[in-house]
Order: sequence, then structure tokens, then C-alpha cells
Amino acid sequence: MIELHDLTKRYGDKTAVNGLSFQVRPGVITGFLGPNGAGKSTTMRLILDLDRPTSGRVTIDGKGYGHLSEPLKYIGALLEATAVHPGRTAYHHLLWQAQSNRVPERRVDEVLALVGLTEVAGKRARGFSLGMRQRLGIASALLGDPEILMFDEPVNGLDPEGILWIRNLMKRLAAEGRTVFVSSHLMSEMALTADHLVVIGKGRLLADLPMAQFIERNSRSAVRLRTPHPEQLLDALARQSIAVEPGPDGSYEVVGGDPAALGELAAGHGITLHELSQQRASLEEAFMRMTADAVEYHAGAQTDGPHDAAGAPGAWGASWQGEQKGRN
Ligand SMILES: Nc1ncnc2c1ncn2[C@@H]1O[C@H](COP(=O)(O)OP(=O)(O)OP(=O)(O)O)[C@@H](O)[C@H]1O
Repeated sequence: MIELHDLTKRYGDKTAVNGLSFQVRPGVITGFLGPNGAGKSTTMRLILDLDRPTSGRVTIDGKGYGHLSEPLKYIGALLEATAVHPGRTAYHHLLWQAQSNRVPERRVDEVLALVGLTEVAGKRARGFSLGMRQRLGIASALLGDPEILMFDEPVNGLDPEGILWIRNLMKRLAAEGRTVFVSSHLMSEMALTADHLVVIGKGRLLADLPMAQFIERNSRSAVRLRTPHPEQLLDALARQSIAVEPGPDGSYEVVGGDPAALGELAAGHGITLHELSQQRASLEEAFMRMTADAVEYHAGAQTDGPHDAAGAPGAWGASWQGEQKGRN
């Protein structure tokens, strides 16, 4: 288990990580989400003791990283810029790491097989594709057979087959009871991979909750209605005390409505409908809404998130702060 206690990291007057406290538990995949620049990589570097916190601390199975005698046997990591000497073969890259951590040499062959690189074990890393380099980085992370694995943006730049492979590998590792902590700035990827979510923005914790709860809270469904006779429709809905919200392009939306019942209501009043459709907020939209206030660099006009009447940008994140306290 990884535990962060009020962790803060400042670079000059820039606060990259701001009072973060959370736990990463074994047996599940914990997704670490946040927009670009949110502080994910910095947090991961702090966990691995590659950078010193300004204040606060991290423990791994109750100990500071510096107190782990052979760290590769506790925690393995794939960081974004995993360095591999271009002139070294995959085998020798792993062997060098194994020897410096007193990992038996036979483990090198095991991890090469695990990541599917056995056939290219003797080839120099300079000829490796991005996907092969990712696999080699993962082989390094697995070398010490650690109980905790950390992956920083592991699917960046990978093709669909590579993405699927990494996703399945992480699921297998979690199913074996290991702690799997994986960062991404893509909600869509996390939705397919993670069991639990930790969301940060501008270095601060925005949410810490199971994926199922995230989905439940964000599956806001609405029925969209469009008619050439809006006054009649609004009147018919009001008579049934059905609340309606303005939708895009002159449409109307009934949050939580039943399309069949609404269609029959319209038909019963002889109202022509040009649209009767079920709308669902995507998780990506929910994530963007949650982190909207925390995005450092907005692209042009994309400052106000998706159309939705559910709340101002950022409001959901603030209202979820309480979630962290419920987790134990
Ligand atoms: N060594 C450093 N010196 C100064 N500022 C830094 C340093 N490392 C990170 N930062 C700043 O800290 C903030 C957090 O950066 P970090 O790379 O941790 O974010 P991230 O969530 O991993 O982003 P991304 O998704 O883009 O990788 C950014 O504003 C970044 O510019």
C-alpha cells in the first residue's frame, strides 16, 4: 500500500503538489487522473524518492522509500521518460538492473517472456518501437516481482493492440493482489481500466472514490425533445408537473425522463415531435467538468466545458471533496 500524508512540492513559486493525502490499496487498479500539469508525474516521482517533498511524506508498506533495502522488490515503476541506453540490448538492460538489486538472473528471462520480448532480447534498444520500449520499461518494473506497480501514462503513443495488452496486464497484476497505480489524463482510458479513481487538479485532491460511484454519479440521463410547437409541449409538461430544461438548438430536456412516457404524452396532446432521444453525460464530460477550474492551459474557446445545466464548471469537484473522508 502507498500512503501520502499531506504531500507538498514547490518548485520556486510554483506549487506542483499541494497537500495531497490519499492511499493506494492492493488488489485493485487505482487510476490517477488529472489534466496536463496537474502534478501526477511529480507525485509519482515523490513516491519513488526521485524528488524531495517540500513538506509531508510518502510511505510504502509503512516505510519511507529510503528505508526499503531492495526497493525493486517492493515497488516497480514505469515512468514517462524511462531511460534505456540505446546501445544496450533488452537483455543486458534488464540484467544490469537485476544485478544492482540482487534479483536472480533467471528473472530476466521470465520478465522478457511476460512482456513478449523474448525474441528481441538480443537486439539493441535503439531499434525498438515505442511499443517495444514501453514493454521493456514494464519488464524493468516487474523485475523484482514487486507487490506495488506504478505506471505513468503507460498507453501514451501506443496502438490499440498495445493499449489492450497493457490494460489486461494491469488487470492481471491487480487480480494477483498487487497494488496497481496508473496515471492518465484520459478519463475514457481510465473508465476501461481502473477500479478506483484519484483525481487531482493543480496539485490538489479533487476526488478519491470507486469507479462505480463515479459512473453512478455521472450517468445523468435526460430525454431530449424537439417540436415545432414548443408552447403546447411546455404546457403539456407543466400540467403533469414535469420539470423541463432548455437544451441545445431550441430543444428541451427532461432530466431522468422516460422516452416512452414522454412520447405518449406528446401524442396524447397531438403534438408533433421532431426529436425524442435519450441523452447520457459521458464520463469524459464529467471529468472535464470536474477539472475545468484546474486546467492550466485552455485551448481557445474551450473554456466552459460541455453544455449542461448540472452545475458550474468545477462545482462537482468541490462537492466531492467530502468523498475522500468516507474512504478507509
Ligand atoms: N522540475 C520542475 N521545475 C519546475 N516546475 C516543474 C518541475 N516539474 C514539474 N513542474 C511543474 O509542476 C506542475 C506539475 O507537473 P507534472 O509534470 O507533475 O504534471 P502532470 O500532471 O504529470 O502533467 P502531464 O499530464 O502533462 O504529464 C506543472 O506546472 C509543471 O510545469
